[in-house]
Amino acid sequence: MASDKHFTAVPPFPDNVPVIPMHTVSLTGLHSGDEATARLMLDACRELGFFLLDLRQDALGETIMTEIDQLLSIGKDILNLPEDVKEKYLHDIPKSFLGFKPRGQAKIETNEPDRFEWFNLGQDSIMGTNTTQPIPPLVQSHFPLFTSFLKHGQSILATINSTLATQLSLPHDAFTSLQEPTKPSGTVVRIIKAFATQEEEPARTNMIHHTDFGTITLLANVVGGLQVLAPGKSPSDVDAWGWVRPQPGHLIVNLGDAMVQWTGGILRSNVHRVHCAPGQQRFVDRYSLALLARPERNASMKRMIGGQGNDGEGGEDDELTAWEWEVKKAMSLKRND
Ligand SMILES: O=C(O)CCC(=O)C(=O)O
Ligand SMILES: [Fe+2]
Repeated sequence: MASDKHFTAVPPFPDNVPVIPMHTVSLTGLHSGDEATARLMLDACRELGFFLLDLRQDALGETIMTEIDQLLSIGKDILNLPEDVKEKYLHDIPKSFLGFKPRGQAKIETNEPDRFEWFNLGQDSIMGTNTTQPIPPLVQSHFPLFTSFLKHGQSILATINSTLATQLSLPHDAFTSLQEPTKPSGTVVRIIKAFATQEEEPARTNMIHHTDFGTITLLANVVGGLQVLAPGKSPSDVDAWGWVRPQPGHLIVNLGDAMVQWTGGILRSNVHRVHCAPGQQRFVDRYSLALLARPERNASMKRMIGGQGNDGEGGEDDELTAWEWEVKKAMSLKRND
């Protein structure tokens, strides 16, 4: 999450909405190898698959916070580029998710059009592993900032990954060795704009409920809107959703389906969605920034522990590479659409 700076510029998050209980894990505690912090993070990843990461009083945490502040401002300018400019850099689904996704291209639960846009910048584009993504000049002019945010984010991810591996009695590099930032992957830096509404009580989502595909997502937002489904509950149960209150100095961290697969269901990827913002916050456009990590394209999706992956008992996903596994998942999502 950003520092206080962005928070004072928007209406406050209301006090009278249900918030999902979530553990707070300190980055400095993880860096110092504190056992209680490591265990708390493991519990969070098993129970909810979401936690808050306190960046404060940690050198890397403070550095990435200033980068997030800058990228949230720049992200706003990028997503507000003229439509005729954005059209030149549209994503090419299902071949490529890189570039702009226009508003309304996907559906929400009610079959109405979605209410968000995003721009995905590939890790491969940033690292120079693959230079085929066309980059808008405004993004190009901030490339050094995107690059340092990615490197610092990857450093945080490496700490989380190796701590989780150790807690699960796996080799410390069990997860990191399959996510080398220099190897081709579907990892992206994403900026998202969810649109304001003038409606009195919008009972509508901006982004449909989903789990993230990849390994771990680092998420920074200022305006509320993110909701997490209580484990074991149905997405159609209106009372089963809890808001995440954005907090200065904290990142929201959530696990994706690849971690579930690798750990045979021991770790959890939880369903979440972006709802129209609560209270007065619904009157402002909402910007968020995320680093969505995916395994290297050629990584094995073989489970390392546990009994059950995403595909149930059969275990056929064990034989797939990450790229094949992601294509399979995307196809099945499309069929269910
Ligand atoms: O904007 C947010 O708070 C969440 C976005 C999200 O869930 C995603 O991009 O997968
Ligand atoms: Fe997500």
